[in-house]
Amino acid sequence: MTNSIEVQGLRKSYGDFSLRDINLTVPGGAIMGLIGENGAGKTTTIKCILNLIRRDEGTITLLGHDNQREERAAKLEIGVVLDECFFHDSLRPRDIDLILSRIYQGWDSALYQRYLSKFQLPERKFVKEFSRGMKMKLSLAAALSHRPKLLILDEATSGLDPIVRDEILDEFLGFIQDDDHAILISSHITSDLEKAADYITYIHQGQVVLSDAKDRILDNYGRLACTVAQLNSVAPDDLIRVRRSSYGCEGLVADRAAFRRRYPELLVERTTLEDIMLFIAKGEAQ
Ligand SMILES: Nc1ncnc2c1ncn2[C@@H]1O[C@H](COP(=O)(O)OP(=O)(O)OP(=O)(O)O)[C@@H](O)[C@H]1O
Repeated sequence: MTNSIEVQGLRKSYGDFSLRDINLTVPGGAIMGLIGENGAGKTTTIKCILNLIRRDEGTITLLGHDNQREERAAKLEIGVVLDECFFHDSLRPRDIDLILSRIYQGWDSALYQRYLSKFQLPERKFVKEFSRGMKMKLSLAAALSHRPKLLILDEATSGLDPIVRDEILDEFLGFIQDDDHAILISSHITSDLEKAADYITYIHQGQVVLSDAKDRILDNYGRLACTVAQLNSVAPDDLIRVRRSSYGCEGLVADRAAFRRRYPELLVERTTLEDIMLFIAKGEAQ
């Protein structure tokens, strides 16, 4: 089966910042979560994928279409939600229905109405009167109603309350039940991605530092909590990063089971995506 997104050797330079050798594959039926600190390059990657900015190097295929040469064909099958609402303040959900039905051949007005009522969005209220959560739900309703095969979302759930985020995550899980469908979503809310994503790609300072199945990451990585003396007894190659504080030391371990076999006296626990990010961004080599 064709992968939904294939990014190979992507490079983009902005003077003082460069995205280097980004490789990323999103298979059908999967959610890929893109994580990284502020300014790491997530939006730049997404903009290159959507061909909103010119890349310097690399190839990008969306649903089997080259994203530059076959941009129109690719975009007809993609729903996009960015962190800002795309619709003008003076529009109402019913106006958006009319406008988008003229743009998208596959626009499904009945499906759009179902999303409006599911998300409790008033049809006759103007976008300017919507809260942030309502705008996000409206963007998502519109993105889903032309029946795309691929959803690309950049920080689409930031600033939303946990109830709304949970509803939206449920919608995503429903969407990818079809093996032809896939989602790429960037988010700072790593706990949401721990719930919903199948794969995680972590971009740090313009480079991919980790890209794997979420379960493999969470099943294998571990956090060592120990004293300075215990830390000194561990071979440097067995810890990816360490953090030292007045309370003790911590280390990030890539293979928890192997580490436990090698150091049975040390305590290694499961870790979280947030912790892995903190170790990689703020930790140091042993
Ligand atoms: N148009 C531009 N011109 C110059 N530099 C830019 C431009 N757009 C982005 N950058 C730079 O590229 C880098 C990556 O920005 P990007 O928006 O991709 O990060 P991000 O990971 O999405 O961050 P955030 O989580 O804060 O949204 C930053 O250093 C930013 O200043």
